[in-house]
Amino acid sequence: MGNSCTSETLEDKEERLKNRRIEDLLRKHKQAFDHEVKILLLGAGESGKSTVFKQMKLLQDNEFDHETIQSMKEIVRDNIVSNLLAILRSSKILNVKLEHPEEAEKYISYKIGLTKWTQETYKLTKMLWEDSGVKETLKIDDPKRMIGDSCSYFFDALDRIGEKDYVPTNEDVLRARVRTTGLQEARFKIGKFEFLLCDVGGQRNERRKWIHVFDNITSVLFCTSLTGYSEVLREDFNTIRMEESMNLFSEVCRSPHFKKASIILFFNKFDLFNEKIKTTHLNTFFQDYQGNNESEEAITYITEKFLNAGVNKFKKKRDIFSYTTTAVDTKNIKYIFSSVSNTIMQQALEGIDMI
Ligand SMILES: Nc1nc2c(ncn2[C@@H]2O[C@H](COP(=O)(O)OP(=O)(O)OP(=O)(O)O)[C@@H](O)[C@H]2O)c(=O)[nH]1
Ligand SMILES: [Mg+2]
Repeated sequence: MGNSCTSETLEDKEERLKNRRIEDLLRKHKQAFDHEVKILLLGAGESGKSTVFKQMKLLQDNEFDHETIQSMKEIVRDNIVSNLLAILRSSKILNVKLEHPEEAEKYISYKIGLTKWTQETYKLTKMLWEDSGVKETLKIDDPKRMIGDSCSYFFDALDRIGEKDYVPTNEDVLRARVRTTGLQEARFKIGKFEFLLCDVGGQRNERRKWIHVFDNITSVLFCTSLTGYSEVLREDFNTIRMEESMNLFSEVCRSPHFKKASIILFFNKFDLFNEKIKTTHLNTFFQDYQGNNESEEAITYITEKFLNAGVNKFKKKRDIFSYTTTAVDTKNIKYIFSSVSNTIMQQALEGIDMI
């Protein structure tokens, strides 16, 4: 009766057929495919690796463990203080007039990580967040201002977060920013497949540790932040984040360690990019971009740049599977990962000469 009696889309159908093909192959070659599927999350600092890692844990267990939630309480409040400090310092540099300059001076003396969250901290934070000068400063796009991606989200929830018996929600945990140092690992299952997911720190000084996790990698999941086109690195104000990410991606694709690994590329922070591109033109930072201030055209250009950078050591283009993602959105990551896991398995099977 044709397509009218089913709601299955063409993409769903392709995915289902791909799934079945992999299952048939796995059944047929059960013995041969006995090694662990190891996925390594790579990418520069703040590209979203740990957020993807947290999502996978959440999707596996349906909730974060008590210890994680408790530890996030202080981290979320610390994120709020450090974001407001960054805005206040920026307003000074940009000469933006504040309604509460004395309170701002007091706030600037706060030490991130050492400031105990009291009723006074909450009141001062709220007063300054509502200051028209703070709002004006936020509107000015300054590549050197280190304001976290979750700044507006946390400030919008300030009353809830300020309460004495505040307990972080799942979304708060996903939005909290903690720089990764060292390595975190988690095992999880998608359908019939078992995966080991490894998360490492992406800032320059952390990358020296990457070599320790390079053995037997089935797949590299490389995260890059779409909003990085107009931001400089925290560790080097002279380098644009997207340029750094592209160079890093090129190194990863050329590395002999990942010769056999499949390469998955996440163009992350799509939600923020979609907003940013309307006011901050890509052409200001990438002068060869001739397109409009519009996300689809801009992403096509960025994708092309990354795919061109993704060559092996013989300068031959590698097969790269790219996705546009919003890592803080659980539904989005769940959807994307079911497709990613199939791609990874298919590539792994091809790698052991089965397809
Ligand atoms: N709005 C939004 N925020 C995101 C997205 N992905 C990540 N973030 C936020 O960006 C910040 C940095 O993300 P992380 O996952 O810690 O980045 P990372 O790559 O692990 O960084 P390092 O550990 O320093 O290498 C966190 O506050 C996340 O909540 C996204 O798609 N959208
Ligand atoms: Mg991290």
